[in-house]
Amino acid sequence: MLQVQEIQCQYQSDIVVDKVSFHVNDGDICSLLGPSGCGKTTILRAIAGFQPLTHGKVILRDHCLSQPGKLVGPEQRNIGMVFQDYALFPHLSVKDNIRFGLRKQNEREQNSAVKRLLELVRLEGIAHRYPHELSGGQQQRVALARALAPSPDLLLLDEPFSNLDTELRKRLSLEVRDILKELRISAILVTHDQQEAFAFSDQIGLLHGGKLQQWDIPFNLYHEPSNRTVADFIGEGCFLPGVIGSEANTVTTEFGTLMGNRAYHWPPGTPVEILLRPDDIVLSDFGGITATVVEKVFSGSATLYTLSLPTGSRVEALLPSHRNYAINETVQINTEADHLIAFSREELLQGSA
Ligand SMILES: Nc1ncnc2c1ncn2[C@@H]1O[C@H](COP(=O)(O)OP(=O)(O)OP(=O)(O)O)[C@@H](O)[C@H]1O
Repeated sequence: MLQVQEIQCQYQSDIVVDKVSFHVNDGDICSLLGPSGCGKTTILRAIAGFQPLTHGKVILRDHCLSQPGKLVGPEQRNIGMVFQDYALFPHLSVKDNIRFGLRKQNEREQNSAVKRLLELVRLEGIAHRYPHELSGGQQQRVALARALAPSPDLLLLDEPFSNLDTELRKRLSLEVRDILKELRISAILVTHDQQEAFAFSDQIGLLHGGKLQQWDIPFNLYHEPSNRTVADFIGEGCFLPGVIGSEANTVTTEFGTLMGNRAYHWPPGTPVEILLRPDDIVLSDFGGITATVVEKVFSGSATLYTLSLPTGSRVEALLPSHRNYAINETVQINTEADHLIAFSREELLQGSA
């Protein structure tokens, strides 16, 4: 439905989006995720038609909307936008803000669409209120209804939940996802919050320094990061040194020889580092190694421990919080990692350069 082909965007001579490609299918909900300044909003603006391209193309339903020298105007794209600051008209009621998105239809059509949209975003009871009489969550629902009113092909959401408190943010993002799925409207969300991206999206694009590092389903981004940058940005975890074992799917580490679910392409003896997520470390009654608690962060049902191994390497472990280990206490641990991701030391050095 949407094809973003090798797009490049520049501010003066600075390339801030560098040959980024991805596509969005009908009904897919996607996120662009990455640290501040990595180019997320610029990509969204390029898709919306506010940002010209210096290379590549944006194609929506087989129509080229942008390429160098060509920029179809934002109002001609049938793409909706929802912003962080809601951008509601303060002098218009909820009903009239939504009606604004329908101004090309006759009055009868407008009335029935407004009624349907008010029901959809659950604001029927407060249709006559003005934006200053609404909570942040309600204002964002009005903004969503207004953007959905003209039945866009695609909805772009630029950090729409970031002004809301954590609980409301979680709830509203799931509500919005349900609404989009019900209407089968494709959407792209820009966020720097990975939990939000995980919960909201079918596909996520991770950006860093203007380059797309990986476009994938949330599970793969976490368990199968394609490079060190992705592994560092997504989730928690530590890198543990090891060497490729005599079998191509094994890595020998301080925990002994671990078996991965793939054959590694390096020869036996190659020094590598493996990514261990906190949920890859488990308590062990028999075997395993003795580790010392050096840090702990309580988060309710679980506690994230930083543990020091006998060689001085560190791993993180997410353990149920009913067992409360003290700093300097020792615990017996082992690994249970199905997705054993290894990076060669060379890749690691490149990633940290
Ligand atoms: N109008 C502008 N003129 C010059 N540089 C800009 C302009 N807008 C953005 N930039 C730069 O382009 C880069 C990408 O910005 P962009 O807003 O796309 O990042 P982002 O990933 O959305 O960041 P954030 O999460 O902080 O909003 C940044 O280095 C930013 O400073």
